[in-house]
Amino acid sequence: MKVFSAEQISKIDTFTIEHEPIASIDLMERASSKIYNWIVGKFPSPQNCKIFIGPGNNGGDGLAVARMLAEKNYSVEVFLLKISDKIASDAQVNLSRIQNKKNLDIYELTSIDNMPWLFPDDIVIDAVFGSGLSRPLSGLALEIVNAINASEANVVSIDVPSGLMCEDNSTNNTRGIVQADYTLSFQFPKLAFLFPENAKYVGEWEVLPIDLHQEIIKSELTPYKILNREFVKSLLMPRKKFDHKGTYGHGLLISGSYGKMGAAILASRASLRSGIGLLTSHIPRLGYQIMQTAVPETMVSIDRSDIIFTEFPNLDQFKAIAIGPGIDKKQNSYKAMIDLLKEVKVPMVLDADAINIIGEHPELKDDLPMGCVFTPHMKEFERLVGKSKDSYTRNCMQREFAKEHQLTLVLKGAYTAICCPEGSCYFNPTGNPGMATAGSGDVLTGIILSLLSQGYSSHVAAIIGVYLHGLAGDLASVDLGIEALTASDIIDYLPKAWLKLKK
Ligand SMILES: NC(=O)C1=CN([C@@H]2O[C@H](COP(=O)(O)OP(=O)(O)OC[C@H]3O[C@@H](n4cnc5c(N)ncnc54)[C@H](OP(=O)(O)O)[C@@H]3O)[C@@H](O)[C@H]2O)[C@H](O)CC1
Ligand SMILES: [K+]
Repeated sequence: MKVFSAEQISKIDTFTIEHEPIASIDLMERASSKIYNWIVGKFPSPQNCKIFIGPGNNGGDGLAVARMLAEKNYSVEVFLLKISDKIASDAQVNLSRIQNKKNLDIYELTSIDNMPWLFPDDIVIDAVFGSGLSRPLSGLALEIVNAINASEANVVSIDVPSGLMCEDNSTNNTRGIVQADYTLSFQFPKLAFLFPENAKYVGEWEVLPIDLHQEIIKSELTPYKILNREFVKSLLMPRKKFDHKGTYGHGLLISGSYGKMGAAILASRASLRSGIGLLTSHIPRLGYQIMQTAVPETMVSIDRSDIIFTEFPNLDQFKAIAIGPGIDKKQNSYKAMIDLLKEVKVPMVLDADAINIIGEHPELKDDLPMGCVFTPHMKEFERLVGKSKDSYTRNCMQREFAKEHQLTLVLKGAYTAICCPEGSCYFNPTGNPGMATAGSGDVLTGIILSLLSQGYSSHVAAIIGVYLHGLAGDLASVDLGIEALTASDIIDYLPKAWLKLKK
């Protein structure tokens, strides 16, 4: 699913009006009826609805929803915010349509002193500002938003929580944004919904399709997309009857150190559960028996060091390489990493301390082999790319870094972002808080190594890997819950995740 900017949404809106064609007031009616249906489904017994209306089309939607709810015997109070002399023309039409309606009272809010009391079981509908917000809230709008946030009412925001910019909130006033329980976004999610610091404003969000014109949805370009099963499935390469293990590649996994052999085992097992033909796990000497016992399917290459990574085997036979899970960033490991980066001619995954080493030695960034995939979590990302004060800025830096260094950069978290060398950014919807657990990242590294070894290109391997990893975690959480979930469970549910992905 594409994620468009507010400006693009307005363009798509206009195109739909011209080319469907449909009158703008009728498009507003269609959009509002989707909101109405959702509210009636969520709160089926008529309740008190308090609807706050701004000067633009978002307010127009709120007025149409008010009429529909009143006709359904909900008790509706409409509050018109007096913050502008202008009112959008379709909003004006919808205002005239609610005059003298049964179950519906209209009030003008000229000062915070007229603010109604909001009860815990009220439904507050936030139709103050939508995608046309052009600056942070101030004055009366700000005061009303604060009063809504101070209440315990059920807050439903139409299209976007009022006060939240659709993309860039880096200079916004974070105290002037509605904290919705539910946000009902028309046709597409907004980029801002995917950033962790906005979760408290957006609440649970849903996309309500309003049949905007497919022609422009298809042709309009955006760097941002949210992954879905159909898209990820379309990237899979079929397996053929006469394929053999050589077809699916031989990968090298450099991982483990004293006290961290578990990371090597998790990454190895995940790799083998993701379709790799052959796997060699390069580990420090102390891990030999552990690895041979825990993962009989892998071949083992032993480092001269008992406890850390200091060398690597001949690379000729490997189709892809992963380095990082459980290695340490000791001086000798750093030296071995420099040599490795010089020699590698195949795609490579870098995780954990491999990323930290590059963060500490930035000159290495300019000497990376083609087709690298980096899989940092937030702290590792900051060491590699730099700090940023908010997620939008961080995402811009992520996209820029991927382009500048021609690599795939995966920032792990809720809605893991995968930025590709040509500038696009995919957000992953699978996964759950149960996966925020030790070893989860090692599993992802193993999966991506496996896919690279099978011949998937770097960004495709990252996309499939991230989606599959989250899907396995989701399937595991259905049976096991989220608190008890471990990284081993994610591996154990990879078979089911593959089946579900390919269904
Ligand atoms: N997506 C679709 O296809 C559809 C969307 N619909 C709804 O339309 C809104 C977007 O409507 P729009 O009128 O463009 O924008 P808003 O309702 O958000 O409000 C714009 C007005 O608010 C003023 N404004 C903006 N920021 C502030 C502020 N901080 N303080 C005070 N006033 C502000 C703005 O004034 P300007 O000075 O900036 O010009 C405008 O007057 C979308 O969100 C959906 O809800 C359609 O109904 C269906 C199709
Ligand atoms: K709103």
